[in-house]
Order: sequence, then structure tokens, then C-alpha cells
Amino acid sequence: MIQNKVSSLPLQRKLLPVLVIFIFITVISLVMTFVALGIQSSVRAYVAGEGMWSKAQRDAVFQLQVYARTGDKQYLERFDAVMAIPLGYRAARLALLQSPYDRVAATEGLIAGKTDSDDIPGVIRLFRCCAGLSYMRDAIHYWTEGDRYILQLPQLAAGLRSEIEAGSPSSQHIGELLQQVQDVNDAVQPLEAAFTATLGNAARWVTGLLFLGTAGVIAMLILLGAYISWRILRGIRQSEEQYRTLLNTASDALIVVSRDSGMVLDVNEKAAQISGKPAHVLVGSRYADFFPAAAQAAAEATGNRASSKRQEVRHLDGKHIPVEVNYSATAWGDQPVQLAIIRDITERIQAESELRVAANAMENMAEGVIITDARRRIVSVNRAYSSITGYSAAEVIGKIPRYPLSRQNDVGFFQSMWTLVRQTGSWQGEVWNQRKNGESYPEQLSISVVRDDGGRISHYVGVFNDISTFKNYERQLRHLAQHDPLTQLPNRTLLQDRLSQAITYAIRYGHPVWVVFLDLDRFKFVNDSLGHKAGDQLLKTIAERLLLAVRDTDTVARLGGDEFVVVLSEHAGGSLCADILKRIMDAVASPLRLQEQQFFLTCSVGVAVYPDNGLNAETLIEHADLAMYRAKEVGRNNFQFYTPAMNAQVSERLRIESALRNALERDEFVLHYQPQVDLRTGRVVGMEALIRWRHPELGMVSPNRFISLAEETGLIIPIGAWVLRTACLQNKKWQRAGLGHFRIAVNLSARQFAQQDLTQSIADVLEETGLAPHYLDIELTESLIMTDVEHAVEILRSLKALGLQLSIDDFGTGYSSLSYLKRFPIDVLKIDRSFVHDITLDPDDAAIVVSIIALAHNLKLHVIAEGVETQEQFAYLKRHGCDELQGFYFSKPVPAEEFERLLREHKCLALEPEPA
Ligand SMILES: Nc1nc2c(ncn2[C@@H]2O[C@@H]3COP(=O)(O)O[C@H]4[C@@H](O)[C@H](n5cnc6c(=O)[nH]c(N)nc65)O[C@@H]4COP(=O)(O)O[C@H]3[C@H]2O)c(=O)[nH]1
Repeated sequence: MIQNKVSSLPLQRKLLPVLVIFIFITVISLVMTFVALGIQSSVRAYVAGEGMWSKAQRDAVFQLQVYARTGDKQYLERFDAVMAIPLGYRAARLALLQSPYDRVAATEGLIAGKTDSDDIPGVIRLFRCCAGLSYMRDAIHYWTEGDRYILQLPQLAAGLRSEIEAGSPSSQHIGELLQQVQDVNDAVQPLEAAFTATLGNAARWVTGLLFLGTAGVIAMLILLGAYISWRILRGIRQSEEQYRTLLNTASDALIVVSRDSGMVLDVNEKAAQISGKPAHVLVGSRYADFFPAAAQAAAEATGNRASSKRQEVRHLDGKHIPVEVNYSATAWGDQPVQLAIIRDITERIQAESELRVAANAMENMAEGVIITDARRRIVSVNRAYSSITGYSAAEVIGKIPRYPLSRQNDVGFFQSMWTLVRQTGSWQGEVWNQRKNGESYPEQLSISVVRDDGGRISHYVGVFNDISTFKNYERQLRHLAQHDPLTQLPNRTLLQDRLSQAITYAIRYGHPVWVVFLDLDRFKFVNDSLGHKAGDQLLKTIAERLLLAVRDTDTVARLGGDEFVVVLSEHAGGSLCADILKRIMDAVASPLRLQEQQFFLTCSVGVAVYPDNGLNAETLIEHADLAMYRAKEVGRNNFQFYTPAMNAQVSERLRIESALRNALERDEFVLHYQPQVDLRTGRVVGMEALIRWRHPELGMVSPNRFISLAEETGLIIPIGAWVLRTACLQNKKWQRAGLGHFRIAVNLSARQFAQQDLTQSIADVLEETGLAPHYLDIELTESLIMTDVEHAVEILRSLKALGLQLSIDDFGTGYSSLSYLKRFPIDVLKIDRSFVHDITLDPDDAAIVVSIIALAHNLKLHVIAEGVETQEQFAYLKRHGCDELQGFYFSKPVPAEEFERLLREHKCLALEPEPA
């Protein structure tokens, strides 16, 4: 059945042209045979005619001869009768040689020549066709020649007749006439022989020709038969191959089983694969032996068609292959058979299992999954979808997912998203969605297209994550990246952003932008002495105060350490900014409680203004920083506006800084000593050691130019140690030299004061140099000890315990309060030279100096006035009970040798000054 259906049509189609050729050749051969037979018949008629013609000629001669001898008229009549034959042929030939030929005359002539009437058309056709052929030409020639002699016979007969009928025949004349008859006969005989031979040749040639033609046709028929057989065989073979190919390329096993015997009649390769046995083993075996389960199902099948449930077929290697079997009853040639179609469903089962796994995985994915059809109607969602959105699957299936429109996700956004999905097959990005409870949340969504076999979109698959937590982290990270973690103020990065924005607005609206760079004075001291915790608390408090001091539109940033920057923008006038600047400084200066102690902080402030001092954020911050340094240099607790000259100062500062790092090892420092004179005796009672830096290029550098730098860079620690050691050594040296026992004052910087082992290191120096402690006076500035009173008290006590003398330098410039002063274990107050300077000019300063003297004495402290330059100042101080003086009035700070000379000379102050 399979074979017939598969091969019959192509074979018929292939054989059709062959059949047409076969019929054509058969018809041709029939026509040729007919023609050949016609020719044969005509040739035979010719040959017969020729026989008649020569026989008639010989008969005519004979009748004439007999008539001449007997004179019997009967022979003459016979002569006339036989003469009619060659004459008829002659007439026919002449008629046929005419152009056009005379068919009637030719027919009559042939009839007269005794030609069979049936042969006449063939004879005429043959003559007309073959007259041009060489054989026919020769025959006609001999025939015509013969006729020329034969035509003499009737004349001779007429001669004989008249001789005999005249009654007295002359035997001589008759003899002559007979001789002429004999001559004609002799002349015609060779022509007849040649004519006969020519016709014989022509007949043989025609016969040969016909033989060859017939043989050719037979050969063609044989070839055609062979060709048709080859075509048929080839067609059958192709059909067989096609059938095999069809069978073997089938993905299912096909088995033809005889219904009567249950034997396998044919199988395809897939059947061999499933069973594990070669096809030739299966064919001819019992179906049930190899496919028992399938055979069982077949046996149970009723009707012409049946299909089984899932079965299992055992492979030769013992493996069980899951199959599905279908049967159809059909005929195999004349046999009733069952065609079993066994489908290996291993892959399908695998795919089903994979699908189950995939569905399970999808269901348990942490990401929400949403599958829609091509019209974007939801067909499936997973559990995570429901837990993220709050919608159950039943609530959304069949609906189109809708995302709320927002500023980030507007109509255009979704349009371009879907365009991209369709064009590229996928899309990824962030969208804002809304939960069932109305809460908006950001999700990371990726959409992919699923296409069917025809390439058409069949589904869309969306996978999404709720990224709100991630976004929060991101926000926090961004905050961290842009803010100072301690104070939560913007850091340098955000400051630059904000400042750039402020500049953009300033360009548009034409107002200035103030950049205020603020550095806390002596913050390091607090930090080092009270610990980082207290330092952090202080910075937080300052940050809060700064925020309160400015407007919401201004920016307060912390750059790190104790550096803050305030950007004052959108303030039309400079005076308003100046007010804010004052508020800022006041905010820092107001007393601060830390660890139950009160502190007084100041700050140094630098200001740069857009557009005058810079056109971009970086430059403005840099210039404000320079201005702040300038403020530090000029004595802290003040503000400075940036000037271009500061750039030069900074480069000089940098130069000094780098030189300072090497100064100690290059032994470039030297101490000068300034005497301190007792106002009651006029004698030198002490000296202050003041450092000098002899720089090879810069010359003598004043401590005012490098001490604060050394302080900032930390170089003050080794430098200070050197000063202390050198001063103690020198004093001891003078004592040993017998120049007297004097107190030597050494300045202590904030960093030194904050040193953990300060007391111990001083004790070590005293021990090393052998100087008695009470000959050492440690000078501390007022602001230094007032920054952290409790700590300062503690350190001062430990220093005092060594037996030193302690002095407060620059007294009057800080924020000392009496109550604190009482707590410090100090010995001396040094009145700042700024008060002394105007003591005789400014009544306020004079009053302050008098108050300080009184205060000191009340506290049982010694008072030294610094910077006494004039006799008036000296007189005033003496008059108001100041204990000692130090200043140019008596001596400038001088090198050791000079100071030694001064001692040796016992230089004294004249105590009776000239009246002012
Ligand atoms: N106009 C004027 N000035 C007078 C007069 N008498 C003294 N002076 C100057 O006043 C300063 C007194 O020192 P200071 O107040 O401790 O102020 C010192 C002190 O704070 C610091 N300094 C100097 N040497 C050291 C040191 O070894 N260690 C530390 N930490 N600081 C030092 O440098 C500051 C400046 O020192 P100097 O330039 O030596 O300046 C000295 C001295 O030359 C006077 O009659 N008129």
C-alpha cells in the first residue's frame, strides 16, 4: 500500500513519453512496411511486364515468320494481338515521361500491355518516383531502344501481307522481309537481355533497400524496447529507494505486520534502532517476539485504527524505551496487514520533565516572572510576582500589565521600550511599578520576546526584581560618597557640585558667591589632649552651629579635619555676607562644653568671592584656603579676603616649609637670649630664649615666619626639644662659668603642650643638662591653656611638680577668666606687648595693664611686661608695681656670646628714669 501510493504516479509520468515514442515508431514501421510491400508489388509488376513485353516481341517475330511461311492470315492476326502488348507499354511509357504525365493514357497503355489493374497505380508511382534512378534510367533506355526496332515489325508485317495477299508471293521478297524480321529480332534480343538484367538489378536493389529499412526499424524497436525496460526498471528502483528513504527518514518506527501470521513483513531503520536489532532480523520474525507490549496493544485494538497509551519497548541492551504506538489496518499487496507506528517519546518525556523543572524553578524564583501572550495579556505569573506586587495570579491572568506613569517613566518611555523589545527581542531597565496597596516601588525589569516557528511573536516574558532596598543602599552610598560621615555635612565632592551650581546661578542672575574657608584654631590640641571622641563631638557641635548661622540656601561643607567651607550664594549684597561671616565666627567662638569642661575656640577664616577671585569652584576653594592660611599667619581668630599676592606668599611658605625640614640637621638654628630685668633692683634676673633661623639664602628668618609652619607640620616637636635642651645647657654653662644663676624662659607650643610625655621629656632634659628645675621657666600662651582648661590644669600641675616656673605669655589677648586663672599653678603673667606698646598713649591699654598687674599680685603672681621699648613705658610700669620688664628698652634678644658679655659687664637698668 505504501509502495503503490508512493511510486505509481511518478512511474506513469516517466513512462508516458516512452510509450508515445513506441507508438510513433510502430506507426512509422507499419507505414514503411506498407510502402515496402507496395514497392515490392510494383517491382514484381514491372518484372512481370518486362516478361510480357519480351515474350510478346518474341511471339510477334514467331507469328510473323510462320505467317510468311504459311501465308495463313490467322498468324497475322495473332501477330497483331501480341504486338498490342509492347505498343501498349510504349504508349504508357511515353505518357508517363510527359510532364505533366498523362495518367489515363498511361493506364490504358498498361492495360493494353496486360498489366494487372491492381498493380497499375503502383507501377505508375514506381515509374514516376524511380525514373530518375540509375537503374530505371538504364532500363528505360534499353526499353526505348528495343521499341525502336520492335516498331519496324508492323511495317514488315504489312509488307508480308501485301506480298502474300497479292497472290504471287515472291519467295525472294518474302525471304528478304523475313531476313529483316530476323534482323529486328537479333537487334532486340541483347536489348531485352540488358533490359531484363537492369530490371533484375533494380528489383534486387529495391529488395535490399527494403531489407535494410526493415532491419533498421526492427533494430530501433529493439533499442526502444531496451530503453523502455531500462526506464521502467529505473523507475521501479527509484520508487523503491524513495519508499525506503521515506520509511527510514520517518522519525517513528514503522512495522508492517501480517494480520494472519503476525509476522513482520517490513520495518524501517527507526524500528531497528528502537529494538536494537537489525532490520533483516526483524523482517520475517514474529512481531510479538520483539515488541511484546506493542503487540499486546495491537491485539487489543479494535477497528481499523487504534492508538495505545504510553508503553515501553525493551531495547536489546536491556534499556526500556518509552513509546506510543498507533495502528492502522491496511493491505500490503494482497495481504491484510497492520501498520504499527511506534514513536519513541524519550525526548518528549525529557522535555516534559524539563518543563516541569522549569515551571518549578520559575515558581520558586526570587525574581517576579510574568508571561504574556502576543497581545500582552498575562497568561502566567509566579509566586514572587504575587509577593512583590500583592496581586494573586487569578487577579491578573488575562489582563494587560500596566505601569503607572511617572516623571521618569512617561508615555514616550514605554513606547520606546516596546519598540526596542520588538526590534531587538529584549529590553532591560528600571521602571516604577505600583503594588496592590498603592505603594510605588522601583523594579529592575527585563523583557524578552518568545517567537514561534514562523518567527512571529508568541509571548513576552518579563523578569523583575524589587530594587527598592538596593535603591536605598544606593541612596545611602551616594550620601556617604557625598557627605562627611561625622557631621553629615556635604564633603568636598558635593561642595564642588553645589559651588558649581551656585556659580551657574550667579552667572544667570549676576550676584556674587562667597566661599568662606574656615579652620579651627588649635583644634589639634583638643583632639590630641581630650581624645578623638571629644574632638568628634566638637566638630559636630561646630557643624550644627555653622548650619544655624547660615541660610538654608547656603552650603556648609566639611573638607576633613577641622576645615569647613561655607558657600554663601544668592546674597545680593556684600554687607549681608559680611554679617553672616561675623555670625559664623561668633558661632565658633561661643564657649563650648566638652566632658564637663568649657572651651573657647576660635577660627581662622579665608574668603574668596566669585567672580573676582576665581571663576570656578576649584579655584575659589583654593583661594579661600590661601586666604585662611593668611588669617592663620597674621595671628589666628580673624578673617582674610583673598588677594592675588597670597599666591606669592603661599609659594614662599612652601619654600620655607621644605627648607625647614632640613634646618635642624644642617644646624641652622640658633638661640638668642633677651634679658628680663627686675624693676626693683634693675638687675638681670632671667632671660627668654628665642629661636633664630640662619638660612643660607633667606638670611636670618624671624620665628614669626616659621614657628606656626613648624607647628602645623609637626616639626615643632624636634625643634622645641632642641630649643629646650640648648637653653638649659646654655644656662647651666653660664652658671658653671660663674656668671650667676638666672631663670631661663622657653616658649612651649600647642603641639608640645599636647605631647603625652611632655613632663617626662622636660624632666629628662633637666636631668641630662644638670639644670635645677627652678631655673627653667616654661612660657605658655593664654589661649593655649584656655582652650581646654581641665587638661591644661592637669599638665601644668605635673610640670609644676617638677619644680619649674610656669608663665602665661601674651596675657590679655585670650579669654582668661579669673576663676580659671586661680586654678592654674602658674607663677608669672607676661603682659602682652600690644598693651605695653600703647600704654602711654591709650588710656584703655594703660588701664588693662594696671588691672593685669593688680590681678597678678592679687593671685600672688609675678608680672613681667613684654616689649618695653621706651623710657615712658618703663616709668609707667615701674610706677604701677610691675615686677619685671623685657624689651628693647633694656636689650634686644642677643646671641649667647653677647648675652654673656652683658652678664660679665653686670649690665643693669637705670632705675631712676628721667621724668616723662
Ligand atoms: N617690638 C618689640 N618686640 C620685642 C621687644 N622685646 C622683645 N620683643 C620680641 O617679642 C617676642 C617675644 O617673644 P614671644 O612673645 O614669646 O613671641 C615669640 C614666641 O611666641 C615665638 N618663639 C620664639 N622662639 C620660640 C621658641 O623657641 N619656641 C616657640 N614655641 N616659640 C618661639 O616667636 C615669637 C616671636 O619671637 P621673636 O621674633 O623673637 O620676638 C620676641 C622678641 O624679639 C620690644 O621691645 N619691642
